[in-house]
Amino acid sequence: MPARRVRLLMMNAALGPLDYRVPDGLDVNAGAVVVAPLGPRQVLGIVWEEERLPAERIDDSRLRPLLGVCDVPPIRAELRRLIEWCADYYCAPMASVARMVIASSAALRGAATMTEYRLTGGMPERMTAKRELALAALEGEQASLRELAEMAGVSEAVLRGLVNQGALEPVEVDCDRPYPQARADYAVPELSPQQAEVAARLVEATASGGFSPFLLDGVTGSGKTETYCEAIASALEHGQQVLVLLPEIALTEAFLRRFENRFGAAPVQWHSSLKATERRRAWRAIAAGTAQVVVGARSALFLPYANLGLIVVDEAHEISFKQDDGVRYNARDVAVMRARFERIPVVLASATPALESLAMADSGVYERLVLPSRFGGAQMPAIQLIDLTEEPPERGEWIAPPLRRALFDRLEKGEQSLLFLNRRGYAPLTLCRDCGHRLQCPHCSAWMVEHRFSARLACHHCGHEMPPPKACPECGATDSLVPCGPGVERIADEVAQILPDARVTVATSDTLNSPERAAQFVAEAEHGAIDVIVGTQLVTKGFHFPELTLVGVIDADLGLEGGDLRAAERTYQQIAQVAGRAGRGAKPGEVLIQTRHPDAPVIAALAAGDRDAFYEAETEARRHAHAPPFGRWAAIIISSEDEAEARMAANRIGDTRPRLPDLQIYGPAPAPMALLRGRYRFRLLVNARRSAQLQQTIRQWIAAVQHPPGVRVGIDIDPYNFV
Ligand SMILES: Nc1ncnc2c1ncn2[C@@H]1O[C@H](COP(=O)(O)OP(=O)(O)OP(=O)(O)O)[C@@H](O)[C@H]1O
Ligand SMILES: [Zn+2]
Repeated sequence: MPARRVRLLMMNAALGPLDYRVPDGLDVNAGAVVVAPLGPRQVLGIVWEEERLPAERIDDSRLRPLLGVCDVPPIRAELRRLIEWCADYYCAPMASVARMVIASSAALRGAATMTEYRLTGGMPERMTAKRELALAALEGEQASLRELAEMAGVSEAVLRGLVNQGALEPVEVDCDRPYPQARADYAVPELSPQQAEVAARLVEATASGGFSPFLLDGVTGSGKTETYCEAIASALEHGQQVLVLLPEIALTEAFLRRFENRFGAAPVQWHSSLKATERRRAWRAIAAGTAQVVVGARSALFLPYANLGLIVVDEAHEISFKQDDGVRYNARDVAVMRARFERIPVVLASATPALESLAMADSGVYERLVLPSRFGGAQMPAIQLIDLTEEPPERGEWIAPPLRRALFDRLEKGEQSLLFLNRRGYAPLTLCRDCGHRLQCPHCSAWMVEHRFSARLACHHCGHEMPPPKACPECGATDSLVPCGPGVERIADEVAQILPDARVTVATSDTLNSPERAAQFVAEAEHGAIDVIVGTQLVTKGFHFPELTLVGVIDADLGLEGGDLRAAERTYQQIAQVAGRAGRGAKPGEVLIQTRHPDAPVIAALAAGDRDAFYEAETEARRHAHAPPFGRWAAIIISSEDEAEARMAANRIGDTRPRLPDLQIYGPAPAPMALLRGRYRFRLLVNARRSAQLQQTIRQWIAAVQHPPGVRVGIDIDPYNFV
């Protein structure tokens, strides 16, 4: 009898598919996650359909037996097809995609318990300052000793002392304890007629199943969340799982609370700052089908849902759905593909949809659902431009007189303001007044950004940090280094000078760097404990602060500089979104936009509130340039720590470029970010007509060129980032 054999997709991108023998008594089917021997090591693989994963055939007699099957449900065929599609479309190894599916190695180890600790209420015999600190900090907490030590800011030894003294006690917890159940009918809102109509359509699609992509196109504050929650309720009633993708963790926090108010229990979270135990628990509940609703960042898209019934991508236009390293995928697009393989509805919700999404709606591929006005009679805010060439701020300041007056006025009325500048830190550049030297990152073609709160200079590209130098590193002059240009911290300083009594908060990824801090910020902003928020793009979307009535855009022209091919669209989206934070409650909102180019088409469209005009003009520009959605782009990025080696590799690729009528290839040229994390970079840009076999051509072309081991070649399909 021939041996029973299986083909595995190995979880290591360096390995091709491998065949193994299935030992007697072991039950394995396609999708099973298994452990296999490889030399002296044990490696993980997923059992795959042989015909879909070609490999050289090895004789039965040479097959090694599998070592075991992991105690998790098999990866379903729908997800296996998605893995194949992603690898093919994004020119990435299947293993790299599969690793995003098996995103918790702890989850594979089967059922388990762990020991956590909590306070007993008892006091230690001997009290020390550290012990006192721990007792105060750990009230109501339960976690591992390591986590508790971190929370309390003491060493684990201090806590072990407290265990010995009976003040802390161990508790055995089931690692897979179930999540609280959400209830579809917990607090059903009364929808407006327009919301009800849209909700009914989504509910119908969810209940009947089948692939149906929707573009939920609703103005800011129209209640898109409230509306798609009805479809979530329908999925819950049918015992199906739901995935809600959000672009930022900071938004997740606000969403969690809203969700809990609506459904009586928080959804399951998935994002990069989960602890390993939380990851494991979430992963297993998702695979078992007991996690009802999962809210997460883009990586939640690849998890092995047992019974997915609906996907929602909120703020679907956001570019943070695009991953720029590893597998360079766009979660918005993969979400649509996943819905297609799972045969379920997918909702892309946005007040400023991407041009690509609008085009899909216009051509009828996506069904468009429109919420044209704000909920509860709230009006869209009035938008006005401040022409900085006519009403400039004082020298060394950035807030022009009309915006100053508006800030004064709000503070007097006890209302909230938001100033938007998409630049973290205090100043983007530090310059020597004597010799003109600019402080630059040693590893990147980028300036060091001053962060005054933390008294550091930081590179925003590689994370390199240093204390601000006392003297110019070039000419040695002291007191000659001056900050140039503003970041949010500098704007916050200026506000503090104009309004010394105002409570000012800087909201960026530096200050809202954990779910806890984000939650605290949202609570303070919602309860009027902040007068002026100074923030980056992080606070432009999703938030609902009822007292916020003034939005000031410090520099509307900032995003238009540089050669980004989507600059106009992004500027439009960012400013329309931040404007959308104003006047969402009972009081009307006002938006003041500072610009030097009031006549630029984007700025004029924003001022006129004429979205259609902007999209039409932008669509024509894209058509002309064969840009998406009329043509496609791909970027090829070649890098090495050795500049000459990188240049040579780039030239070799350039020299062997395919010559095809429907493909234009530009470059190679040094990347705008010519040095990044110590690697020299060159780029090629491919512009393809829709008819071209883009991925296949690029794969064959790149695979045919050999390079020294220090060279890396990255392929970015549908790139968003052009640095
Ligand atoms: N039917 C409703 N009943 C009660 N409150 C509602 C209803 N619809 C919307 N709201 C409230 O109106 C506010 C705006 O709604 P929501 O945040 O869902 O809008 P949105 O369209 O998602 O906005 P944005 O695109 O700006 O994030 C929220 O506070 C929400 O709770
Ligand atoms: Zn750097």
